[in-house]
Amino acid sequence: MSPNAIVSNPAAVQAPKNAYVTFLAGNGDYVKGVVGLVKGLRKAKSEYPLVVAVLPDVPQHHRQILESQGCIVREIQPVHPPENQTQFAMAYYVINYSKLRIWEFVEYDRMVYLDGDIQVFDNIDHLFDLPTGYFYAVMDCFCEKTWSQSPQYKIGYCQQCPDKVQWPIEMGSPPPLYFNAGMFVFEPDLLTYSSLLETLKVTPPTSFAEQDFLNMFFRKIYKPIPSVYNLVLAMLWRHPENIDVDKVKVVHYCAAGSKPWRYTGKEENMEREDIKLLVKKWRDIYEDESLDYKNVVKAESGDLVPLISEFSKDGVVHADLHQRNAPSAA
Ligand SMILES: O=c1ccn([C@@H]2O[C@H](COP(=O)(O)OP(=O)(O)O)[C@@H](O)[C@H]2O)c(=O)[nH]1
Ligand SMILES: OC[C@H]1O[C@H](O[C@@H]2[C@@H](O)[C@H](O)[C@@H](O)[C@H](O)[C@@H]2O)[C@H](O)[C@@H](O)[C@H]1O
Ligand SMILES: [Mn+2]
Repeated sequence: MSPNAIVSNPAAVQAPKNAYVTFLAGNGDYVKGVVGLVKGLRKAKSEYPLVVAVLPDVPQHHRQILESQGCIVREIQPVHPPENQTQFAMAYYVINYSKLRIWEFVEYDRMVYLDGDIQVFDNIDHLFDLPTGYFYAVMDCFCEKTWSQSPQYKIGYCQQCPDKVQWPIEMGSPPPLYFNAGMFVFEPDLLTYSSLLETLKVTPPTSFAEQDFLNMFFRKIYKPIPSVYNLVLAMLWRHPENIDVDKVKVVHYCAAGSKPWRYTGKEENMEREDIKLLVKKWRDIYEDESLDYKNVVKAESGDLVPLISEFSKDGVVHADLHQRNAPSAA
């Protein structure tokens, strides 16, 4: 719609502004996950950008790599749960409370959040057309030992197969449907954002940190969407009857040892053929230079030079800035 159409017809409604968003912390190798993700979205011909919410500890060089791959890099400040109570959450997950900052990105009407260890193999832009006013995400599984402290795990109950082990009457009503917070469809909003942060101040952390918190906060408007939009890998060996791998659009490499950029195949379940195939699918995209947005980065001199990023043994991106026939400034 041409801009003057809006002037001449004030009632004209602007198309909603949509974007994918992910979260990056630290100076480690998750930046590879985000590079893989943006290239996967490009291969799936998504029409929306990928915003990367970076904590201050993400180094400039990693931000440059992401920008050279067409990402929109936004710095956020960390979010800490109530002081001196973080021992209740698994230490590894406390960092994830900072994901809550993305509700502040109100320049967008709708966003799809994706963890950096997720890959999108088919176009999912249609998720932006889901009815507004709800929180959409895929149901999680309680069967991995990461859940061993939970009442569900202790009695062998999982929402993926609620009839297998019935929730005992003496334990009250079964837990409400619970989503995996590695992928969700949401609407950035400042009132929601301030309510999230205010509620967090009085909410003691629990095992799965921000995932538990988001499930509690959005429990009234949570709507499950099919697992094809977030295949939590453990489903392959825990609930294969619920999965049709050929129909899967989004894969979440959250099982221990499954991060494709540092996969060794040594951990439990990692020697499975379906896991090896999914890791290869991720790597094929990551290494496909035809999917690079601009394979150039700014060298210290300020010139744009080709970026040659390669898998390295130590699991960190080595961007060797070769002065090969440097392209004209892009
Ligand atoms: O050192 C880290 C740990 C986590 N993350 C981000 O936080 C998300 C959630 O962590 P993770 O995916 O490891 O949790 P899981 O889904 O495996 O439980 C990651 O996908 C990244 O986007 C990160 O950038 N650096
Ligand atoms: O901070 C809590 C995290 O909780 C979730 O990961 C879990 C969950 O999937 C469990 O069901 C698995 O057993 C476990 O391996 C995995 O780490 C989200 O993927 C992640 O983004 C983040 O919110
Ligand atoms: Mn994840």
